[in-house]
Amino acid sequence: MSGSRYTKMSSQVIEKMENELAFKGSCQDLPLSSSYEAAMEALSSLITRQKRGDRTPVGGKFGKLERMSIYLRILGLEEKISGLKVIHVAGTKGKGSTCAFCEAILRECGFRTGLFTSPHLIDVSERFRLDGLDVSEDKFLIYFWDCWSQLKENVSEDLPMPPLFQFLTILAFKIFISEQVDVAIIEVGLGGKKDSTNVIKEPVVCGITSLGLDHMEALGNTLGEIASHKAGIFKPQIPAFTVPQLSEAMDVLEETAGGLMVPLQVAVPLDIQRWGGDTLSLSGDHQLVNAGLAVSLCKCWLQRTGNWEKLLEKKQDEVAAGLELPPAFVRGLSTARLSGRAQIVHDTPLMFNGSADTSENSGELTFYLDGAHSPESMEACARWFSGATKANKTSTPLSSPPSTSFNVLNMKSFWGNGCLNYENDCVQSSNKMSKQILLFNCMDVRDPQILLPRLVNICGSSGTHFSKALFVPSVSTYNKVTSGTSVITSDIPTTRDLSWQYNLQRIWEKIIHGKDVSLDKSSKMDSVDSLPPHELLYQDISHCSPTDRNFACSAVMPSLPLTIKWLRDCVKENPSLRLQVLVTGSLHLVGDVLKLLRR
Ligand SMILES: Nc1ncnc2c1ncn2[C@@H]1O[C@H](COP(=O)(O)OP(=O)(O)OP(=O)(O)O)[C@@H](O)[C@H]1O
Repeated sequence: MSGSRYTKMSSQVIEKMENELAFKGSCQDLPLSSSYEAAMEALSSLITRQKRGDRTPVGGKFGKLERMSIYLRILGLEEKISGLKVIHVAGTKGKGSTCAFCEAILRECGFRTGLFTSPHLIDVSERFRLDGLDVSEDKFLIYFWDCWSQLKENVSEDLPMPPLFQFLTILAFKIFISEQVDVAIIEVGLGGKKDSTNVIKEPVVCGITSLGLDHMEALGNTLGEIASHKAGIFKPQIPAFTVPQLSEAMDVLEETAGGLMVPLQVAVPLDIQRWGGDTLSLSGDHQLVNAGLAVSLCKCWLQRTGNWEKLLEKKQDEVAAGLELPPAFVRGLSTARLSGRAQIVHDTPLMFNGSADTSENSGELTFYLDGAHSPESMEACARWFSGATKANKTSTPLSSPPSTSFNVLNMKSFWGNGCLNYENDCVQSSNKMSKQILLFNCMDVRDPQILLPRLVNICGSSGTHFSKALFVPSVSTYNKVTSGTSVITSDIPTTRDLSWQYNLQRIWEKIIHGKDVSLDKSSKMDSVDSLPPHELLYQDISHCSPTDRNFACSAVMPSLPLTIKWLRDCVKENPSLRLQVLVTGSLHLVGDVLKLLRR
């Protein structure tokens, strides 16, 4: 097998290089207005914000999927989509991770992969991956303006330009078709039945990840209703896989599958003792569930496309008997990446010459980033953070980036028997005092009264207590698509409304103290000058109890750049301090922090 595979790959590589060159040539002809910033402006104009509960169609007389078909027809893509060999994934939690695992596995199997995920954290190009890499700016611009101008020429009152997500979905199809990917892995945006991606008529296989209560304003108030939306991606007789679900959800999935003669199977979570690799590249117990689903989806995809047999050449008997995963699967599961999900970034202070200061002159600052924003994911995030801070070991500094844009720490697994030894090693190897800090924001459509207690309880039950919770507004806004290179300034608009952050703070203090508390001055921000003093972090406030009365375990921070600076100053001032900062509640916040940490 390997001989033919490598011949195939090397000719693919040459072809790819030729294509890249052809692209560079054609991009020189682009008008100035076709710059990346102009594309971001154009995308921003597609953002439609509907009031909560407003179900009126966004525009035009056609239904959403009907419009999607019309747009695709205009672009000459409607027929071609049926040529894509799609893995279509819906679910409440774990879609992005499952898709990332699938992509890495099938790429390791030697296929040209296309991956469409949402949302993006820093730059919109993250949503479109070709062969594991974000689409290049050149390619993005070519395909973007091609779709944009053709659609613009054809819009009318009855057929307005598509809203943002619909346009991005169309663009994904355009890119994957033009780039002739072998497999297109497509993550549903919201729900399933009515999602823009559901124009896919005949995927190779469908997946439904863990179901929970999220986006209820659009999908309904019960797990059953939500499951019904997600099962809307099932297609007659096309195999589907899901993960273990609560019976209320599973019953609906089974019923829908039955009606469409869909063979629906439950994928077993990956057995960490037996999977044949060292660590999964995406951390957290919940990733075992996502990885198990990805394995089933990829195996099914390989079988249905006539490629499974070729993989069995090595270790044939064990793999065939289901005792072992093919080596390419193990490699994929060990290397898949997805920013902002259980990601650890070690922030190394810079010296005057700009190089990383790895001496003992400064304390340690490590960011633990996870964009959890639903109750279930907050629990998963809390479990991961508690385990990861205990297993904390030196990670690679962000100032010396590896081949990918971000620095994902390949942590030793904190599951299984290796865990204790690893923890002990760490404790002995460091004489720094560890403090856990929470950096939190969430959208006002989320319920912090549900999210924050889950975080505190799960962390607390494993002995992790936050010394301080910082509530901060996100920088990015929902009415603008910005490029990854756009600059985040530290300026604070004088008009910034921090009432949501004060609300979060009040809820936090109530959870910690068990009752309403009146907050003292150090936790109120009247201006930048009233940033809390650094010493607040050194005080032992990790066990705030009801008897601590007015002792604020939290602060509202006026801006994110200032918060990062404040944290950096804290560790600079105190070399014996190790700050472990959990950033969560919003993927926007996580993206903003990642952007700021790149310096
Ligand atoms: N199987 C799971 N069960 C519970 N929580 C999970 C699971 N998988 C991921 N999570 C949590 O959800 C967050 C988002 O993960 P991921 O991007 O894989 O899911 P998603 O379905 O694409 O979510 P989103 O819709 O928020 O983008 C993770 O950071 C983690 O906190």
